[in-house]
Amino acid sequence: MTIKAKICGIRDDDTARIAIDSGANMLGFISFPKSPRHLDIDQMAQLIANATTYTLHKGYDVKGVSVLVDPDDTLLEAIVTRARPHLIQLHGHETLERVRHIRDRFKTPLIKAISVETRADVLNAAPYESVVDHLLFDAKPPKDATLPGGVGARFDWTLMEGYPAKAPWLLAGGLTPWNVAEAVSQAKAPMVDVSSGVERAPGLKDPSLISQFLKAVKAI
Ligand SMILES: O=C(O)c1ccccc1NCC(=O)[C@H](O)[C@H](O)COP(=O)(O)O
Repeated sequence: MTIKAKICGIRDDDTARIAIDSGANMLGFISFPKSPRHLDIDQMAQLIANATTYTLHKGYDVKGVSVLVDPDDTLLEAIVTRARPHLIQLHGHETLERVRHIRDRFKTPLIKAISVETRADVLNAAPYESVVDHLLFDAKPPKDATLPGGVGARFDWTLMEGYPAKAPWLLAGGLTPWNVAEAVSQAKAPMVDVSSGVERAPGLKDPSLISQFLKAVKAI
């Protein structure tokens, strides 16, 4: 089984290259000022441009993803025109109507993050499948969390059992090099996403953990 992987919260070119060379399929770049992984638009644009050039040079197919939280149209316009991501990940409380508007106006493939605590959270995501390219099922963050993602929280992976997917989807939340095989096996996930599980401190990626994570994914 070939499982695809997204490494989220990339903040520098060296880390992007390590992820690309280790077999990542997507790289996530975050715009959310409260996050230790936050990038301004110029930083994000430069990182995505450099990663894209490197990817083409190496002959790989790796997508750059801008991760945004309840973005307004002004931010989206700036991201789409300046950072030029392959995909945009919506990681806030965007409604179905809002996601449809973003799809129609900005014409960039979308990933919608869904916060999961119960089976109902998983099933209620179905209407989004017709307006996005991927869903990303992530753990609902703890009540006192200051971030909507990237907090290392995991949910009960068996909640995904028998999920009747009509769109490609990613499993996220608390994944590590040591639990990703078990997570994929329980959730039957076709793609995985990780951030804090490949860091040595919040916002500080660990190259060795990135390659261990991607090795563990390849071995599934
Ligand atoms: O990672 C962040 O700082 C972040 C901030 C705001 C919105 C989303 C964010 N991360 C989104 C991701 O895709 C993470 O990879 C996902 O939540 C899993 O994180 P982790 O549990 O740390 O692996």
